[in-house]
Amino acid sequence: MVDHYKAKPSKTAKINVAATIGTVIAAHGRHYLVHAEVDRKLLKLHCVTRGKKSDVAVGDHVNLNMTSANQAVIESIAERRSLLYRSDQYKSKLLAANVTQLFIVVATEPGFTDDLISRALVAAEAAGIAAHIILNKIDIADALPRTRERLRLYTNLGYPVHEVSAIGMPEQTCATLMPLLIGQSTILIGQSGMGKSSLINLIVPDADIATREISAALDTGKHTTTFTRLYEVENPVASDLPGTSIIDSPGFQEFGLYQLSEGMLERAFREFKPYLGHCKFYNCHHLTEPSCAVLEAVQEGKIAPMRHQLYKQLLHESSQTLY
Ligand SMILES: Nc1nc2c(ncn2[C@@H]2O[C@H](COP(=O)(O)OP(=O)(O)OP(=O)(O)O)[C@@H](O)[C@H]2O)c(=O)[nH]1
Ligand SMILES: [Zn+2]
Repeated sequence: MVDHYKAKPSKTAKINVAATIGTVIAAHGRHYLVHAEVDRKLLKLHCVTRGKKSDVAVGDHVNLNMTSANQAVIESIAERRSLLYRSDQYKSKLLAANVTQLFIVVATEPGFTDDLISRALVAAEAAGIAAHIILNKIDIADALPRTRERLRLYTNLGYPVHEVSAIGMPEQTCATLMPLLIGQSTILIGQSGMGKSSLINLIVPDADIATREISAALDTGKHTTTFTRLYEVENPVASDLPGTSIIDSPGFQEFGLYQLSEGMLERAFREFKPYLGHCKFYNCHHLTEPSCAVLEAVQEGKIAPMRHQLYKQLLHESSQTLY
């Protein structure tokens, strides 16, 4: 999804202010921390937008005007290559911009829910980005066969599943994940306890320090774990590759999809694709209609009932939005 927004040039802007560009690495209310190169030095600038606009997302590339040595105003946002939202019944908020792929972290233990995996996959499809499932804690051998079996549904849909163990096999885990991450902007999401923090600490060794710096700069206080943040990882291979960034987002539960329209939803279930356009009614909702190609595929076992059930639930949710 591509969005474009340009702030009006401010009449009050000083003529000699230094203009620069940067990447938004954290957002807290209408305050943003932006990583920018100023006089060949990488700085973290505390930024605000003009007026009441707050449609800036972590990962946005922004044009800035410096107002002091470590402060700037966001003047405009560069065109986005993707945009992820989190939404509920009442509002839709930007979650992250310019993400190229989504990693869903699950584990052998504790248990994960298919509902949350499928919601994340739908969000990725709707945003036009790739999705990978990272199965962590494979060192817990007893639970591994059962977990693999549960994930087969997603492998069959064509989503890659990568097996790792952040604590049990850190080196192999890095060797598995780094080639997937290089040159990409990856958002990690996962239910609590799956090991997302352990994985991030492995990939970004100074993640904790960076997070403390960000929360101090934005004065987020006790909300340190509830804001989305972006870590820029140095490319170990070649500096001319596009940058590598990792985005850590809070709770999976907040991955509401209320903003998706019916048309977007049916296309976000990739296994529905062969059947779309083959229903008796051209405006079929694939719910209870006669001669519905999607429902027939569910009956024939070609579409997992659990996925169709989630489609129905998401369709219901999208009809409940109050904005
Ligand atoms: N056995 C095993 N335990 C792991 C592994 N990775 C993480 N853990 C443990 O799983 C627990 C949860 O790990 P975290 O990294 O805190 O998980 P999280 O997903 O960030 O969870 P929240 O902080 O609740 O969001 C911790 O006790 C970790 O030590 C692994 O590869 N194997
Ligand atoms: Zn149908």
